[in-house]
Amino acid sequence: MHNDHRSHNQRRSYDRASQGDRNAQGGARQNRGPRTGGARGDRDFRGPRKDDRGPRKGGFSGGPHRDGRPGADRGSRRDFAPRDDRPRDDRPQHPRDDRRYDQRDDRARSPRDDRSPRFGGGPRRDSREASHPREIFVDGKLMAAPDQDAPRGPRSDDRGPRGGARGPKAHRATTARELALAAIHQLRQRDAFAQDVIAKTIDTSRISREDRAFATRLVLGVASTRGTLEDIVSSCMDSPDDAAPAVRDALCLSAYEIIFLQKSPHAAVDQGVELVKSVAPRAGGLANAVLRRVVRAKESFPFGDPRTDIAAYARLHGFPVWLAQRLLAEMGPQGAHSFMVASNEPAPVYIAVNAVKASDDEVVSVLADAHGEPEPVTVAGRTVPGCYRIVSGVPLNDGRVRRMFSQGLLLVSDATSQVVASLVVGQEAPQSFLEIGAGRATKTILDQSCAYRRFGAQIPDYVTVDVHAFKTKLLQERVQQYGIEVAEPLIGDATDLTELVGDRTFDRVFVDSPCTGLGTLRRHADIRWRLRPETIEESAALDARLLASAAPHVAPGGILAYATCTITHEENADAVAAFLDTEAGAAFEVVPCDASSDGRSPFFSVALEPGGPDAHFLALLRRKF
Ligand SMILES: C[S@@+](CC[C@H](N)C(=O)[O-])C[C@H]1O[C@@H](n2cnc3c(N)ncnc32)[C@H](O)[C@@H]1O
Repeated sequence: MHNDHRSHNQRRSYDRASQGDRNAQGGARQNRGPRTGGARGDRDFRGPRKDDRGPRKGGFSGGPHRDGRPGADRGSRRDFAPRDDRPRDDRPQHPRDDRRYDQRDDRARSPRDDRSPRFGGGPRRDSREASHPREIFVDGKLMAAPDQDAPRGPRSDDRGPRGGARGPKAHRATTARELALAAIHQLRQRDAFAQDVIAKTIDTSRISREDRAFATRLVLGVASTRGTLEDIVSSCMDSPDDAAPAVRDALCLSAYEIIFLQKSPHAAVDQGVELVKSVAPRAGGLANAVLRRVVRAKESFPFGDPRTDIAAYARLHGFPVWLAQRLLAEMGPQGAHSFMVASNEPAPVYIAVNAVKASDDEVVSVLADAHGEPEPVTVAGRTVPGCYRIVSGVPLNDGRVRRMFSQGLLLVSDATSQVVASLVVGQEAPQSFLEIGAGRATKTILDQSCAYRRFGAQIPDYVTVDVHAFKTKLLQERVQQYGIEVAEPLIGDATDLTELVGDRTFDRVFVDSPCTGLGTLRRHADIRWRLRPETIEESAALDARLLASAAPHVAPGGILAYATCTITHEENADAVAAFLDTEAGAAFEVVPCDASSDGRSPFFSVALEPGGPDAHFLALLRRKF
């Protein structure tokens, strides 16, 4: 999509540029929420200026200012992060926990009056609210299986996007775009996870595989770059506050095609106008004017020199400025570039065969028959047993594949997670195992499947802990579905493990850290706009408490395993070093992970690169005495 323009002295330039950028924030619009229409949401939008003179100059952060300077840091805005409108103290304490699970699950448990004033929707719903009998887990999240979310009936109004093509259309937007718009609209309205919504609206549709892939790309792309798109679209409207949410979503989708997918301007504008008409039939002319300005804005995108201007660099990749800065500091220009490009690409789909219930041959043959094109997977130079990349996406429309999921023969799980599970289980059969932060049991299943594959039996005394009761309930349902043995599923705060397990010790204690999850940005498209710089420190502080609490429960000679799916040094190597420096940590020594990716570090870590699996980190520490 673009070249890495960074020169050797670019880091210094970025520092200067970002300082200038911070200064610039004092002036122009900043820290505003997205223009969702609010009370005016039932108007299509007031529309662009009468003329067609390109994006508005100044007055917004994403587009070119009058003097050509880039705008403010989208990352510091409130647009997406504070969808959680609870008072600060009521929010979940743990960042990754908050991001990936808690909001949704707390919602699922709460009365259905939990509304987001920002987005003004009705009661929130998630996939678990559906009454469908068959559900599958993807990366530990429950999703409706195909056929369960049949296309909805005709809409009763013209404001929300359609969920698919039904009946004669009053516009010519393609069905893939219509579906993508419906999904994007749901993301906004329900504050839902992109993958969950995609599973329900796109994966279950009857459009072609190519169209499904395109619609998915649009949804994840818009969710990932939303802050940047919102700025650009606003810059091209005279009264951005007046745009109805559905119109704004359609404009952002088209802006994504124009700016990030490099679609031909004519086709993108034409389809964008049709898309806007699909939700606001009278707004076609106005949409045409706005999108033509977006096309003109693209000529100067990213509104600054990305070699010297960190805001332009961040914008180029659709990242908040603070995060782009962090990535540069963390992994250098090449690594950050690779990470950002990979984060904007669709994630590969990997499955794990559950050895407790099925053989690889059995699963692979059904997937191959269903045209899933399963391929064995290599991570850090080693084949991952039971792990397959599904080149064409999981063929969920095939009844046999669905049955394999519902019977617990396989699960969707990132390849690096599978390697982590394999390393945590180790080469000598543990008799007792404590998993801290067991969540919805993905690692539990992977660990026990690995033990069964390696030792011919599951780990007998496998205890899980999670702070959330609803996750533990799901864990119990899921381990039953997958035939996994869990001796005790405990609910409680693992920063005080003695309260939960007394003075018991285990052969292996596994802390699956509730980290910031930056290594999984592709699958959790909107994380980057939700996280805050301070979240990283908060996460590292929690890790320190979890490790300190876990240490006395490792049997002498046993292993304390610490894993994250993030890339910050605070949460990874520094967290381990800080722990080893403590009194409890002094009893431990680092054991090199066999699959250490670079041959030098004793830790296992995989960087996020285009076409590869997610980024994970693992440290193995042996208790010496
Ligand atoms: C990375 S997720 C775990 C994913 C899970 N192991 C899996 O594979 O499905 C981290 C988990 O830690 C849990 N958690 C966060 N803080 C905790 C605490 N203080 N005590 C116990 N669990 C906690 C969260 O609820 C979340 O499920």
